[in-house]
Amino acid sequence: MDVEDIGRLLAPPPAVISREVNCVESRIWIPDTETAFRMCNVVADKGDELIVGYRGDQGFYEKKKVKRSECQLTSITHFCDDICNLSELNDASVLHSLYSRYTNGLIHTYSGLFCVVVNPWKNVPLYSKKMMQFFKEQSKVQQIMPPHIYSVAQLAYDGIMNGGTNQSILITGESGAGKTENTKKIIEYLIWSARNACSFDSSSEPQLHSELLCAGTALEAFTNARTVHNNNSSRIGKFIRIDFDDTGKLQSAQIECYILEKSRIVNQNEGDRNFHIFYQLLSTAFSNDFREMLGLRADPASYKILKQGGNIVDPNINDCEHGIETQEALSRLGFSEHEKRFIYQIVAICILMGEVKFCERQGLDISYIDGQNEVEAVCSILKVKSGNLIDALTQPCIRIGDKVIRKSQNLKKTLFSVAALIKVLYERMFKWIVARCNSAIDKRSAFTESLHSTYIGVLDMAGFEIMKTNSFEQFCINYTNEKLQQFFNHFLFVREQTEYMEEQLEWNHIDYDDELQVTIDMIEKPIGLLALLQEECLVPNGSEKALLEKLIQNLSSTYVFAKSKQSSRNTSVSHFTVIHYAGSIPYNIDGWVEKNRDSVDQNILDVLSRDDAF
Ligand SMILES: Nc1ncnc2c1ncn2[C@@H]1O[C@H](COP(=O)(O)OP(=O)(O)OP(=O)(O)O)[C@@H](O)[C@H]1O
Repeated sequence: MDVEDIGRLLAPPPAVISREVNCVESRIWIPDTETAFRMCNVVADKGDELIVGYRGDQGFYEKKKVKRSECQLTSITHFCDDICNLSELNDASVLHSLYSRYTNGLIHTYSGLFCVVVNPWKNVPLYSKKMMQFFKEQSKVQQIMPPHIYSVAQLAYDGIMNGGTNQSILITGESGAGKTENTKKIIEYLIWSARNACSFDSSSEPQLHSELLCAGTALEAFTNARTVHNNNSSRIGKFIRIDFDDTGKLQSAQIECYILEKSRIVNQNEGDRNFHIFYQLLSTAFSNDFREMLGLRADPASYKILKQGGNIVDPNINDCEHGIETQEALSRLGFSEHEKRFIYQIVAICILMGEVKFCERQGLDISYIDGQNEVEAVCSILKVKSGNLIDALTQPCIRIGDKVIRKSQNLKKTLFSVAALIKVLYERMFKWIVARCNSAIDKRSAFTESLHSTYIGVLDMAGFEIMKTNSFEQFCINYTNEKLQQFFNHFLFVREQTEYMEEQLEWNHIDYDDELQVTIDMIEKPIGLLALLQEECLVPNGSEKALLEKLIQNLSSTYVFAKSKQSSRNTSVSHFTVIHYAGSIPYNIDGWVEKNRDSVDQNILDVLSRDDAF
């Protein structure tokens, strides 16, 4: 493919534009249950109502009466590179423009300062070294490049090279929209640009390039999982910072992670899987001997914490191939064989701990362990005495006055302690892996003192989610996305509007900030959702029942919060509803207090920090 071919590939088809120009007077959009909007001709004007005509799905010409207020004007242009250039900026025209471009292979469209990318869900010939070269060349000759994720990356690169100021790229969208894929493409482009920037030979730099890509591959195994929306969903937020020197050469990188969805390790929704690493360990990427040494079988369907979602085998996920990639990536990042074994041991402990059976003595608040095999397997890896671990889980020590006594706890509390143990082990292992990855790619201390550097940061957050049952994790993700959307609105619309004012253009002022601020205020205000949750976590015997009452009492006056109405048709229980920018979400409050406390009994931590070395 040469530059001319690439130019043709990215160019909008002009013929359709002229057809639309001729029809604009008589054509309108009406709402449609199947396609969101349908284009029609106005046949008769009856004041508040219009008679419209269109060719129906069966090919017959049909007529219909519609409310004038529900109709939207069609735009003169449909294929513009920037949707801000549509002559009619309404929902239907924007959607139609994106759709028309998408069906012609153009998945990228500018929206003012932003670039909208429609997920193609297939390989498209838009990413290659030649395409990178094309955008690099275009950036030198054209002020506005064709919309593409490489343009966004190139602009950021130009920003550090020409202005010398740090740049950030914010990637936002609902789960499965393509954020992680686009993040990878941006990073690939930046690495490629940095490599092209060095006219002289540098021995350490290519190593940093590959280490950065390996860090992404390795972390994905521990943070990504199959969900009903996306078979490689990031259950974490990541800020990837890449430092460049004055010549545009890659100097260092760093990955910061936020809100790992720990609850997934012990509990998955219907249709979901646990994190990929669990299934990779049980795949043929590892030998049976290695698994046996860890006390594991090769069948994920036989393990409680791996089969809750009921969807263990996904034809689109190759656990074996990815398992090998994860191991290779860890090796290239400098993890020793001993360290890799340590990681898989922790993963095995999580699986085996989920298999330990606990029971309760009837009528008494006493729990006990049923069967020793799994717990012995766990303890032999942890190098702790099984009696100490069982005691910490079923009858932890408590202090009364100056005395320390053991107190039996009921089954519910014991199971909670088991889940907390699994989660804390996984989380600490994961934090250690991130720190080790960063120690491989973060070279700042080596050069910051002597050299001037600027960085490009890429933020890839878990996307907005509406599940069948929405819990605390969905709330945290949706709240974060609400804040990001607010930032987006402020940056795009408020800055644009300010520019119109400064240029004294005729413009009706719109308060964009207000739209989302009501929900954010409801969550953040002094007696808002987060403050009430925090308070409930601090009071002794705080409960979700009391929390729900407080939320309803304090927040029902705002239209963005409401107590849920439970219908008999709805199988999942919802307690309250929040109106977010992307939709109304019913939340289930069960477990919020414990999830927010995120506490681990000190007894368990004491056992884990001991090495009984038997
Ligand atoms: N540019 C692209 N080209 C081809 N396929 C794509 C592209 N972008 C996304 N996809 C497809 O969509 C899937 C979901 O994309 P991705 O994992 O990036 O979504 P996401 O927005 O990060 O979702 P989540 O918030 O759940 O992590 C990918 O696994 C891939 O199959």
